[in-house]
Amino acid sequence: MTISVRGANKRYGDFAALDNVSLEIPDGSLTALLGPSGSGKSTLLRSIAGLDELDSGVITISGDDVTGLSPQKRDIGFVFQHYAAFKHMTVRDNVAFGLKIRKRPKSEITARVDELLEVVGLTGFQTRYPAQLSGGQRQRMALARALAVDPQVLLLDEPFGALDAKVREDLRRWLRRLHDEVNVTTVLVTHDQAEALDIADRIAVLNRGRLEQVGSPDDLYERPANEFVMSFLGSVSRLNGALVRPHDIRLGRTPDLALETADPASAQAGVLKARVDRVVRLGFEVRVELTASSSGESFIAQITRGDAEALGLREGDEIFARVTHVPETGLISV
Ligand SMILES: Nc1ncnc2c1ncn2[C@@H]1O[C@H](COP(=O)(O)OP(=O)(O)OP(=O)(O)O)[C@@H](O)[C@H]1O
Repeated sequence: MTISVRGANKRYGDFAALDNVSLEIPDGSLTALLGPSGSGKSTLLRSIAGLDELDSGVITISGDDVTGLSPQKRDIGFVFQHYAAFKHMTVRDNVAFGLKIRKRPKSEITARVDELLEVVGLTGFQTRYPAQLSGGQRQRMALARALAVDPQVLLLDEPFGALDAKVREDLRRWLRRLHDEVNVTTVLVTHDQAEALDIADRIAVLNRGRLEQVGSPDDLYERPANEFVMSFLGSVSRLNGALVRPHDIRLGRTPDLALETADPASAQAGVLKARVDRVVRLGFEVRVELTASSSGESFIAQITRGDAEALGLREGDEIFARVTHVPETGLISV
């Protein structure tokens, strides 16, 4: 079901939580709403759900205007970060809840709940209570509950926010696979760019209530609309009039650093002399913090451990750096 938001505005007093936001969410997509804290992600999601009322603007689902409809009439499954499970109910009863209030036949409920528990990997947990589950298992139960009533749309507000990094990563991979199986149009709120790049097929970047850019992860990475989008997707340094990512810098002991790509931006940045301020090992990679000798600009390069060892980098060393790639929009006036 395609979701369309047109001209959405929402103010709290003088403050614009949503400032003329228009966005198409394609049928069957997994779209991430990405932005810093307070950028309006949850407000947009809650407006799609019907939990917040817009001051102006129109929301349609599959062409039908749902702007004035209550959440119950929108046919939406919703999962929040701090999921409120019914503590006194078993996993089975939690998942069956929506079907029971819709008065579906018992046999249908049992079959559907079993099927969903299998999908979310909780077969065998039917008779447990929420307190007897891990955080990740509880979130999967929440997803099964949201999916039980066959919603047209699944809305997830930081569903893995409270979990530790490893579980988060496992769950998002799992969610991606689940989405590919059930194909329900899904909108996920996150402030974590790695999470958005990892699982979404479309990302909408919000900043101060405005939509900065919407596109595929590749679009955003290769053709960021502006400096905000580029720096929100990962760390960026300003160097010789360009915005440069740490992986797009090559380091060497001599200035004859070959340039493989011919994009004009990287040519403009050229080869420069720099001082090594710090060398930080990050697992398989090494982050090198540098200062350009001529301009005094600080920048960061991220290189492999092998390259770092071959170069024998030490703090205080004078070395050479070459920018190998700058996205089209990464050129700035100095
Ligand atoms: N009920 C409210 N009353 C007043 N201001 C509100 C209300 N709800 C949200 N806001 C404000 O609107 C802005 C957008 O909030 P929203 O929750 O949409 O942001 P968010 O991008 O989801 O942030 P976070 O990642 O921190 O949850 C924030 O500055 C918030 O303080």
